[in-house]
Amino acid sequence: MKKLYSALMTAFNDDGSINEAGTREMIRYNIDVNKVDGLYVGGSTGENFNMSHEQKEQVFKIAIDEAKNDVDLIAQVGSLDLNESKYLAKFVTDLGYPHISAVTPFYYNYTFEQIKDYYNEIVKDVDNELIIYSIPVLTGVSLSLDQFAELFENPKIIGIKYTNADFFLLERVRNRFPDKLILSGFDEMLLPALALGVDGAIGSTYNLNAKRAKAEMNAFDAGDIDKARQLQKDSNDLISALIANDIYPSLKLVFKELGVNAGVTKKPMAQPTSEMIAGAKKIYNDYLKED
Ligand SMILES: CC(=O)N[C@@H]([C@@H](O)[C@H](O)[C@H](O)CO)[C@@H](O)CC(=O)C(=O)O
Repeated sequence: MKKLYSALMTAFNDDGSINEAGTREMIRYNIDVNKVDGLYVGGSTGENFNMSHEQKEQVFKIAIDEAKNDVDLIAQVGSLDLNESKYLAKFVTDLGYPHISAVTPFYYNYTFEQIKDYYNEIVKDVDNELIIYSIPVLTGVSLSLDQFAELFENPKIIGIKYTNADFFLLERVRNRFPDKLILSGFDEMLLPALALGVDGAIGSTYNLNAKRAKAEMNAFDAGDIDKARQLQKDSNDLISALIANDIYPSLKLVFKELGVNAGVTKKPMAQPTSEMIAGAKKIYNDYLKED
């Protein structure tokens, strides 16, 4: 069975501090209502790269305390500061996270040797397994098939969170590494990723749309491609509307329509405007309200 993970969001207060109660509500909703298989904690959607070190620690502690053993947990510890990544890898492993992940190092144009060293350093001293977070659209870092192969020479590197529209590369990676974990990262491209044999998906919109995504996975597994395509279209109508309404604040505004106190995004992320709020209400009514 393919696994569905929500990319956990962080509820912030207006002053940029963490709203713990709201973050716990989103965790509970994912576990109890969405019934996801796991949570990806500290990723892009969680606004991790906009947080202080203390806030990162706070979120990792909240998430595992709330989720306990109810779902699988992957902690994203990648950082501009390799020493922070190494520290967080140990911190989350000691908390009990069964998997860690790290975004490819970005901002400075690192060589592949430097990227390989970053990953090997992060896992060297921790008893954990690492999933590479590859997202070229945000990092500018595109790894080749042979580069993935070199990273996989480290047995503690077990897979890829593949947030990339290059399905030629995805097919090559899948067939060269049949035993590695590949989790698709673009929700709007879930069906083509399923067709190429990914093991599951991680994404922001599954916080709201998990029911459709799981139905799509089930339809695909049952060979009902027409139903899977219809569900992908319905999901992409929702995703298009979220993107048009500014997806990060909109995810939280729509969550509020579902009765979850998702807080706000942290500046410089956009703060809710009256137009965004109206747009979120329309998105909820058009794509998520159950009759
Ligand atoms: C750039 C970005 O945020 N991509 C999202 C997608 O879920 C994305 O929001 C969705 O496909 C809509 O474009 C995820 O891949 C990111 C993610 O899972 C994370 O929070 O780390």
